Amino acid sequence: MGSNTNKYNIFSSFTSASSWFELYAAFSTFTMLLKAAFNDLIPHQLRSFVTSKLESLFSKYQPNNRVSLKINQFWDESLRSRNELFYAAHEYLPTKITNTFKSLKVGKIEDQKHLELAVDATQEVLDEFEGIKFTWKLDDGSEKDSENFKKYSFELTFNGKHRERALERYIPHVLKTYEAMKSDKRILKIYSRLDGYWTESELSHPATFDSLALSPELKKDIIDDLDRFLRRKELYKKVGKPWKRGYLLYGTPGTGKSSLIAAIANYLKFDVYDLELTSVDCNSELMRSMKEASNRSIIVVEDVDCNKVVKANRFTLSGLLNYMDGLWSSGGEERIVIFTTNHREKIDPALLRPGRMDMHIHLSFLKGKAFRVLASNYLGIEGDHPLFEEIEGLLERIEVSPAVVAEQLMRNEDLDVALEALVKFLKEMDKDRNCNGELTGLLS
Ligand SMILES: Nc1ncnc2c1ncn2[C@@H]1O[C@H](COP(=O)(O)OP(=O)(O)OP(=O)(O)O)[C@@H](O)[C@H]1O
Repeated sequence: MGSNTNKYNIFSSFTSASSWFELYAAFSTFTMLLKAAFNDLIPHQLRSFVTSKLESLFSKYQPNNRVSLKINQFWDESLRSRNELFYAAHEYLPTKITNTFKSLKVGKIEDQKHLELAVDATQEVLDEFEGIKFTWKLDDGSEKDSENFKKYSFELTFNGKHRERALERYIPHVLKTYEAMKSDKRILKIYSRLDGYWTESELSHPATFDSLALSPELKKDIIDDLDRFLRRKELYKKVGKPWKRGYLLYGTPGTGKSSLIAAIANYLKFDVYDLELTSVDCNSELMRSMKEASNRSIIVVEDVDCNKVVKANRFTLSGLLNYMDGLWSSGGEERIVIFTTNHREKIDPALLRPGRMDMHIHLSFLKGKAFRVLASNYLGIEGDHPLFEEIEGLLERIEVSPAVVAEQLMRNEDLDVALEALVKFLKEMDKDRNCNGELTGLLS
């Protein structure tokens, strides 16, 4: 009976350690012979084909399948609504570049000081977060959209069992890092429209609040307003208002409207979208361009008094503001909208109604102590100068823009010569003003 049992149970035939070794030796000899035969008899191409088929067959039965997420550049291709996660990955992944990379995109963009490094489509980028491995791959346009533009996307793959952590922890981490990188980075972007799309270049305007010749009170009001705006995310959310602030800048040419916009961008570290209304053909294009603008940005619409352009294109600036409110009502994203005009009296009254633009900022002629900022910017004078009193007295009487005074100060490198020339120039203006005044008196 015992021999019968042994006959049908092969495992019980090898009960001793030496028997196990015999079996192992026989099995390894067999596999070595099989491998040699496989290598000798089957040609190379056929071998790789068989191997890849076997791999894909077994990968199907792996207990933890890989999951892949597709991150397109635009969430809705037809509207070209920007997918913030794509842009976040675009900035985030170069920080994961290591010296083991075999293929990278490298370049130097005009006007930028540093070299650009970017992920190449042939190179996978591995990132480890909370012990989970994530693999990124760029698809740089194998597909085209209906207008024949390349469709860019990233593919993010990871083990399926980490799906929840990928969505709830990792992706928010990428987005947060991107936001932090944007606020840390010195190089801000300015976007202008070209052929219906935003094109970016470096915002190299050096203006800061320190270099702006404005009355100290106005400067403080603007900075306080910006700080308050940034602090109030929760309040905006609570009252159901989009987290957006609108400023109307008005003043004659050369009083510093563009400089103030640059100073705000540099202060907040926000990119600027310069919306030239003449470059927008229709309402839908205007809406699309608003959707493409990123979070933490300033949308600038200059010369809003040029109403003929706006009317010809069948949209109103008031309508644009309403649309922005609708578009950004739920996003909780910070946006500043700035309208500028040289002629406040000519703009659509609907824009001046309370609640439309949050703050109206008048940029005036150069007055009072604001001149000292220009003297410091252009001549490096930090303290007092014997000619300052006379210059400030003249500035109180005449109307001259900071741009004109700045231009005068740049004419001489020697500061005494420059200031004397400025006194002379301002006195001429004062004389002209008196003559004009007398003439008007005689005529009336
Ligand atoms: N308030 C100011 N403080 C410092 N610099 C100024 C100021 N205003 C003008 N400037 C100087 O004059 C130049 C032109 O000013 P800016 O372009 O900011 O004026 P603007 O009001 O936007 O003019 P425009 O209406 O013609 O566009 C600037 O490059 C800057 O050097």
